[in-house]
Amino acid sequence: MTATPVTVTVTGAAGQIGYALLFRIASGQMLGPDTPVRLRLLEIPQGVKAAEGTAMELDDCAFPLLAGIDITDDARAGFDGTNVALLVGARPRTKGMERADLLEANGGIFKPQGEAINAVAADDVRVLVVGNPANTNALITSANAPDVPADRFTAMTRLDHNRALTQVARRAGVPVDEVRRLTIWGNHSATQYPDLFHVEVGGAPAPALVEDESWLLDDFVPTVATRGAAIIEARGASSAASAANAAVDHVRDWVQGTREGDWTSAGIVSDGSYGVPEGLVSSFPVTSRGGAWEIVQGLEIGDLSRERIDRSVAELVEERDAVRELGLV
Ligand SMILES: NC(=O)c1ccc[n+]([C@@H]2O[C@H](COP(=O)([O-])OP(=O)(O)OC[C@H]3O[C@@H](n4cnc5c(N)ncnc54)[C@H](O)[C@@H]3O)[C@@H](O)[C@H]2O)c1
Ligand SMILES: O=C(O)C[C@H](O)C(=O)O
Repeated sequence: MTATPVTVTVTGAAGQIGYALLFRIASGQMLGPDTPVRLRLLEIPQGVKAAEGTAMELDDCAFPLLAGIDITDDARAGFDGTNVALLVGARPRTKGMERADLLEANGGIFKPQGEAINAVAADDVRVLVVGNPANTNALITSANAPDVPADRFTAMTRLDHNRALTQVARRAGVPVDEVRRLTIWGNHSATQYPDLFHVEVGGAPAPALVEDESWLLDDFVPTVATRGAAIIEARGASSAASAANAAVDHVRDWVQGTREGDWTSAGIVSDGSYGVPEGLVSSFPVTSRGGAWEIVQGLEIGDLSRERIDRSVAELVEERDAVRELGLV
């Protein structure tokens, strides 16, 4: 066991995802069985009492890896020395709210959090933005933390990736573990493009998945892209346990590496690959080695995929332009 615990900050710690996430982190499922963790729970003042309740429950689990818990409503205290920051707390869209209002309201959260990360986080800080609109919130956070390398800021599309894996496994009639090389491109929104053109099933290419265009375009893509709304409709609340699970998967793979012969999907700052404008936070096929994401290069992108990727990227450009106009980036 390493002597120094890793400090993990979770914002929105008293929310639904926070409740599903903190216990997984404290049990070692995110950073591994040999890494002690110190948790920082960052909430707004109204959320602090509930976060204290969650902390009591964490204490009551007697997790051997849990080295301590701090609760705060102050961003600087919350990110002080943090190594991994999970930005979950966000302003949800409410009735009658336009997208620009939503971006502005979230700018009020992610701009100061970016500034605080810039000022006080550890040199090796890695940030995952879960709170929606996740890609553009990650862009705002990164833009307001100019001293932290941009490749440390990511947005979560792992839930979309996992959703797509299950749909493909069902279709192919195989265990989910046999599905590899699937990609989510673009925005974590209904415009995202889950791409099956490079998928392998049981170690072999699976052309049958894309040959049935009506299944692909009328069933698979919309099922994955609108799954969040379907969960809200069924549960009366947005996905929480599956979102927490995806956050654990994302950080685990980032820190510990992706498996050989496979890749995953993550929203990362574009270097211009695949025609995605540099600087946008877009989902790509990625591998991780040595604690850094790398975009999988050289994939052939056909006309159908090109059109779908461009559509989602155009939405990201619109969001970026809107937050630029608001002076948030
Ligand atoms: N990227 C994804 O795949 C994905 C999936 C599911 C949900 N989400 C998003 O995750 C976010 C959280 O979802 P939830 O179900 O936990 O919501 P929730 O409303 O249950 O919890 C959000 C928590 O954030 C807190 N909060 C608000 N502003 C804050 C701030 N400035 N600092 C710290 N905490 C703050 C609130 O007090 C609340 O406790 C939402 O934006 C949701 O849309 C993203
Ligand atoms: O919270 C939402 O709007 C949905 C969420 O992003 C999801 O994909 O489940």
